[in-house]
Amino acid sequence: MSSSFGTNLRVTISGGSHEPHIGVTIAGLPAGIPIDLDRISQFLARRAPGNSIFATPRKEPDIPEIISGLESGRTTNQPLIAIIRNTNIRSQDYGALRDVPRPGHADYTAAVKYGGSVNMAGGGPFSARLTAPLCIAGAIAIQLLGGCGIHLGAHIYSVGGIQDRPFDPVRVSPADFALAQNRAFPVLDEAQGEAMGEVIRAAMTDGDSVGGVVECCALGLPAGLGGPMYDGIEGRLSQIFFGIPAVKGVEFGNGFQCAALFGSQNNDAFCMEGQTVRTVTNNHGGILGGISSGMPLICRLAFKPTPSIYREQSSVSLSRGTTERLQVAGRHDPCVVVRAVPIVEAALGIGLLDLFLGEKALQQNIVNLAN
Ligand SMILES: Cc1cc2nc3c(=O)[nH]c(=O)nc-3n(C[C@H](O)[C@H](O)[C@H](O)COP(=O)(O)O)c2cc1C
Ligand SMILES: C=C(O[C@@H]1CC(C(=O)O)=C[C@@H](OP(=O)(O)O)[C@H]1O)C(=O)O
Repeated sequence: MSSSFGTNLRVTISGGSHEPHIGVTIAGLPAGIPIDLDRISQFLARRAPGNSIFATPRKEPDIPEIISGLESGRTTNQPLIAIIRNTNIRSQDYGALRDVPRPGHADYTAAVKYGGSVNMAGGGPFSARLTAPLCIAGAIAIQLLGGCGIHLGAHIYSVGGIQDRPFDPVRVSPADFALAQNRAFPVLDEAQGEAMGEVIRAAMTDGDSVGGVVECCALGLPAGLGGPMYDGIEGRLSQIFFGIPAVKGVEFGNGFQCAALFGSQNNDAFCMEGQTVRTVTNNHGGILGGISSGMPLICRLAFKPTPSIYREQSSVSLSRGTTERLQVAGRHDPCVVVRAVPIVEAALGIGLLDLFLGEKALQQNIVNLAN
């Protein structure tokens, strides 16, 4: 089971939701870079469970402990290792699921692949709990990128078909990011957020869950990052995005909508803005041929409805080979996109820093942060 990704910045996630702790090892950070620990904690708080009626009631303080790779607030040459202790475990909720798997979760496929050799309580290594250490790495990556003039943000784009105001693909600004980041329900249009909240409430009342889409954006990327084929930004980022539990679709720019357009509608005309080449529209989402164009990078991630729902469902007993009725217990998010917004920002930040560190001409920008 591999839980490592990245080329120049190698990130490894460890632990499980019902084990003593979860953690992250980040290799490849240049030495001497100052890291703001308060900003890591603030970032983790945006993802933490148990903080709203729209979140799983499992309360966790999610305090990061950096145990290696940081001295006097600056990175060393060793990998940075951090852990978060799990303090609120209720494994009894999961006992019956070993034999009768939840539809939509990983219980069945994990049983086929690993038998009893993985602790699946709480979803084990498949749990969204492992996005907490991902957010530690993301918060660090976002700090480094910010020092190089690259800013990113995300918001809930839709829930159950109710849409937020999208980012303007040409004129999106860091102020839009701040707007969503400062709200407990991270949308740009509060009225649409209220309507989304009603949809989630209704699903909860029905013992159900609901899916949604998160939109994210990066600003300030220089043109020329990435490469063709397997070095392409879309592929590199998608690998990280699909590592987020419940992500079932990723689109860049106008995404699937481009398939309904003519070339004359879809092509983004080039123009000059002072000395800089830009495009008038941004259907390409800031990526052409896998390489950044210098326009805002825009992408959207579709999250399925939370698989653990409180309505009775049909399943099977893996030991008896019989059809069974299943009543899921435990503490679950009614709609995962509400907490997924910082997770998507983290994944985007790590992916972009990994790409950035691979460009010889740009590496020096990061190294300069040590001074
Ligand atoms: C922020 C977040 C919170 C989640 N919370 C839950 C949860 O409370 N209960 C649950 O069954 N699934 C939850 N999930 C989704 C499952 O972890 C995921 O569906 C499962 O691991 C199967 O993986 P897959 O959906 O990618 O196939 C959550 C996902 C995210 C991103
Ligand atoms: C704890 C978190 O979310 C968990 C994600 C999750 C899942 O199946 O993904 C299932 C639930 O786990 P438990 O039954 O242990 O409460 C959620 O609470 C977290 O994100 O930190």
